[in-house]
Amino acid sequence: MQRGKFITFEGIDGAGKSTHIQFVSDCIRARGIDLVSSREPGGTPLGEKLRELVLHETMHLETEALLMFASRREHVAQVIAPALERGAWVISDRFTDASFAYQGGGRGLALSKLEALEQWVHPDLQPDLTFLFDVPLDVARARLDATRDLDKFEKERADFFNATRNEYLRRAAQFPQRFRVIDSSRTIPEIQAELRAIMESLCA
Ligand SMILES: Nc1ncnc2c1ncn2[C@@H]1O[C@H](COP(=O)(O)OP(=O)(O)OP(=O)(O)O)[C@@H](O)[C@H]1O
Ligand SMILES: Cc1cn([C@H]2C[C@H](O)[C@@H](COP(=O)(O)O)O2)c(=O)[nH]c1=O
Repeated sequence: MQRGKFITFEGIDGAGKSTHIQFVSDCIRARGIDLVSSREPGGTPLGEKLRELVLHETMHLETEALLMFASRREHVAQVIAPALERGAWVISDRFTDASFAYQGGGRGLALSKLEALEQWVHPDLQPDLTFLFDVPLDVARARLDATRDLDKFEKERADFFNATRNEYLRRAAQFPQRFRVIDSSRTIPEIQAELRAIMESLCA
């Protein structure tokens, strides 16, 4: 059995990644591929409980990082690894790049601590493809403000999000073989045309 592909979606809050997960999922399923779509923090019953805590409770920066990786450990063990092993593809709305961007870039946690957690929690697993939905902060904020009540992260200040975005872009430059940076300030149809082309080459 050929191992499935692992695809992650990243970007600052309001960048538009959730909007495009359905589109990419449809492209994959249309090819008859078994697909599991999940998210972080969350993706398992325990992970969803941790998500509630980490998105709404004030806590020490390192507690926040550890809870993100605790949720991830469960997600990898219960969902991601078994699906990939049976040949299914997995989409995750955020993965470890989000910890580097938010806890590392945004909050200033040493990247060496995040690297150690990554090595501990998933030493042999990396996404095959990471879509980074990149957008200026003012565009993302305007989209978010129009939609819902904001969680702990979404209420952060501009300098937090600028540092988060910069860390995402730094990682995209560090790992160009798996990252595709999508200019998410364009219209949804324009973005979908680019996503369709990328998926056609991946599914070929
Ligand atoms: N390219 C776009 N042009 C205009 N509006 C968009 C675009 N992409 C997304 N939106 C709208 O912006 C809002 C936020 O989009 P979405 O929920 O996909 O963002 P997100 O990155 O998943 O945010 P979060 O990480 O906070 O869940 C939604 O109302 C969506 O319809
Ligand atoms: C995985 C992960 C997530 N976060 C933050 C990023 C977002 O603000 C929230 C999740 O909300 P979404 O609407 O589902 O995108 O959590 C983080 O700070 N660190 C992480 O590792």
